[in-house]
Amino acid sequence: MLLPRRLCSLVGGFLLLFLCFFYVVDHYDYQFDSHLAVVGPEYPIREAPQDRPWPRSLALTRPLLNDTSWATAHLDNNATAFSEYRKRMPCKKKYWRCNSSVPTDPEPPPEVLQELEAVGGSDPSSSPMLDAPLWTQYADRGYTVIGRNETAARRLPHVLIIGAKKSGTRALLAFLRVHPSIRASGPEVHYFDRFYSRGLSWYRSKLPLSLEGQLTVEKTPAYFTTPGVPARVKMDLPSCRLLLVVRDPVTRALSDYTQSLSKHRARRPFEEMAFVKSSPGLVNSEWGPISGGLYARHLQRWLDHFPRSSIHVVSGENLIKDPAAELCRVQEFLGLRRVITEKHFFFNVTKGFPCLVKREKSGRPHCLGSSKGRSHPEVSRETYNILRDFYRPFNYKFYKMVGQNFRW
Ligand SMILES: Nc1ncnc2c1ncn2[C@@H]1O[C@H](COP(=O)(O)OS(=O)(=O)O)[C@@H](OP(=O)(O)O)[C@H]1O
Repeated sequence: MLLPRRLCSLVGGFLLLFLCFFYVVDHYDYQFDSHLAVVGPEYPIREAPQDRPWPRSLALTRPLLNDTSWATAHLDNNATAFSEYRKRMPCKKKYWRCNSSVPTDPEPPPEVLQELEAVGGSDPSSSPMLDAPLWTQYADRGYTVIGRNETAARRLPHVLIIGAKKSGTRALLAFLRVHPSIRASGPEVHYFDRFYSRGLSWYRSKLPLSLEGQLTVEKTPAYFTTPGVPARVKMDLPSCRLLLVVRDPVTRALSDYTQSLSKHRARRPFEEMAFVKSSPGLVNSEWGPISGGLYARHLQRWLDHFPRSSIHVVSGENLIKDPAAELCRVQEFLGLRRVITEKHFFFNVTKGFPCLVKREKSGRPHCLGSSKGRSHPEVSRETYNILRDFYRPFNYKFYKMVGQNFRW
């Protein structure tokens, strides 16, 4: 008798828990309150019919007012901009569906109205679609392209940031994403080094949606140092353009080691790992943080498969000192209009690094996270000098290969 009673209370308890969960999950959700307006140089702001088609339109969107509302602008070639204001409104749910009886706020607040008016303030007729100089104005105001008349698709990368690890690859990607013609995957995909057996359709599924004319960028710094990757990339993405960020290999080694420390992979002191145990002063070139900085060796593997002209080298030091100048060269290499300029950056003194004035999605200032810009463990001057001497011949070889002296 004891067992069934226990069983009953157990089942009853589970049932009660499930009902509570269902009540909470099913109770509240959000719906959007939409407000469509036609604005344009010759139009005052006014209501537009919701079912109006937007021929050859370009849709842009940006969050407003702490991300609870959005402005979407549909620009067409007839000097008209249609703006939609969408607000996230809480609504009561009944069995997974929103109950629309929750009162909504039909009018956008005045500051949003102003924003909508500003959308139509310039003349979209002056130039067609994305190539329009006008587009820059929208990009500068934090708008992102969400659609054109073409279909968005997941396209294989046109550009790969191949490395080098701990040289500023994340910063380069974050900065490039500001460009409206760039679409990039967030996390590192590791297709060519770890997951190649999963096939191209798997790879494609990890890449973002993009429109025709936009460039898809993927960054996995391990590609640079993994043998076999250049041949795979050549086979699958033969006309891909490659971006390589490099930084003083000694600093890079310390940065790499610091990352290992943070992941508890390396607990022994740097010096113990960097030198061959039996011969103090002899650099252990097999150790990852050291071998990762032998740029000439790794680059040669890429040059066996790709012409020099398809590889652009970015200075990691300069990416910190003058990000706009580096981004200018990258945009030129990728054949993009120069959208990313000085005005997109500010120097955050606390972080000690340049940050973005506006992130591509939220339109808010954005610095890289705390895993970027860590302080490195101190090493003795002697260790530093030994490493410097060790890298010197490799560095010179690298300068020759790329035609650029980085003065490390
Ligand atoms: N703007 C900005 N903000 C923060 N950090 C910046 C920036 N520009 C370059 N860096 C340098 O980037 C280093 C990390 O390099 P990666 O992004 O290539 O690292 S990773 O390989 O993806 O883990 C990181 O190395 P650490 O300083 O060792 O953390 C930074 O020095």
